[in-house]
Amino acid sequence: MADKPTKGLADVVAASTALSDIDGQAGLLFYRGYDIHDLAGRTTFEETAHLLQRGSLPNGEQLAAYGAQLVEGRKLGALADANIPEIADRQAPMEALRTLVSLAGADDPDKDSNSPEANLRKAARLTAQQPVLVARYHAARTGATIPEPDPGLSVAANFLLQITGRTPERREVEIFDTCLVLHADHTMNASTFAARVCAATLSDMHSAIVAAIGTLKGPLHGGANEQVMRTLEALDPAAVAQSVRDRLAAGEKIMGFGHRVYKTEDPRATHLRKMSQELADASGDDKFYRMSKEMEEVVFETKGLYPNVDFYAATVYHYLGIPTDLFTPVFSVSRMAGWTAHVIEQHADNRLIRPDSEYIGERDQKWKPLAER
Ligand SMILES: CC(=O)SCCNC(=O)CCNC(=O)[C@H](O)C(C)(C)COP(=O)(O)OP(=O)(O)OC[C@H]1O[C@@H](n2cnc3c(N)ncnc32)[C@H](O)[C@@H]1OP(=O)(O)O
Ligand SMILES: O=C([O-])CC(=O)C(=O)O
Repeated sequence: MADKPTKGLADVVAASTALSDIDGQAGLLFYRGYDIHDLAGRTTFEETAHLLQRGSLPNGEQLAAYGAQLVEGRKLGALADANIPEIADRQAPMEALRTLVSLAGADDPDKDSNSPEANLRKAARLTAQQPVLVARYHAARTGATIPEPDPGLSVAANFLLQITGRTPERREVEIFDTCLVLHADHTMNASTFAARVCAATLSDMHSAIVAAIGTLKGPLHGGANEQVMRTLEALDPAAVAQSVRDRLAAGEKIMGFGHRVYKTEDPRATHLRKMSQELADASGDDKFYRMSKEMEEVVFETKGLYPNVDFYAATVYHYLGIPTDLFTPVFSVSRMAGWTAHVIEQHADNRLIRPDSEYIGERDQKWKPLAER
């Protein structure tokens, strides 16, 4: 007889990892032992992806070699490239990304190998290609002509260039790069767990990433950042507090608040709040930042809940000129660093992930032929 399940696997330790660690009581997050507060604003997304996928913060030579691999990896394969227009016509952004990454798997020169070397190459290609896929998808649906990826630009700068069509300001690039670093990995979150379950059957890297993208999409996980912006846009700025109280009283969840692990401030939200305020001030229209602050106060007073990573990410992306329905794809661009590292880690010390279940259905049913049912 199986034990009672823990609903939602809360507090169940499902894997060992050397990639990231959280102290939910103290509000701390570490990537391979580095405090997120030391990395944010000081380490680039490329360095962070190297840290996660390859085990160390790179020296200059290693960073140049990894950077060259990313620049090379931005080139799309023929199948993904050819299908972007039709997918852009028929699928919403996260669905499209799931399909396009699957097609990129068919294009990948290492598609038939799960070797550690092939996985490292695939991880770099996926990290490099995904932002280009998002930008090309957006261009296809809007009819815009976008600049080719610029080999001299970082992942963050290139993405902003391709999405907005203008050369981003230095500070905008720094802020977006910090967002990518902040979202890069987060222990056994739902999408990472999905990736590891898939990888543990000895399936391939692209299959695991497709599972992760489908899991990130939901509004209880990465999809919350888009919902935060939709909530801000729907609220009357003069009645934020009352509307939020009414929604909470009606039992509604307010997207961007609460967390399974953090019982205090999410350390990533501390940085995102500051960057949201900075961009709001610079934009000359701080309406959405002020509304966010008011929501934060009311949700805390009423429910004792803190904002999670998705809450202030929404206004940061908004002020950077990123379309609202691309917020979750942006999360995916960043989390690719962590997902791919988890697949590599899972394959390096694998055992099939297959938990038990508690049976709650009928027993002792008596079979009858069709005519008697
Ligand atoms: C990148 C990320 O994935 S961060 C999370 C992004 N998701 C969101 O922002 C969606 C909104 N938040 C939530 O739904 C939840 O807080 C989750 C999914 C993040 C965590 O879920 P769980 O750990 O399963 O907590 P659960 O949903 O059971 O909530 C516990 C209690 O707090 C309440 N609660 C939790 N989050 C919220 C919220 N955002 N708004 C209102 N109430 C909330 C629940 O209603 C529940 O109350 P009850 O005990 O009276 O029924
Ligand atoms: O850890 C979680 O459950 C969700 C989260 O914050 C993340 O994936 O960044």
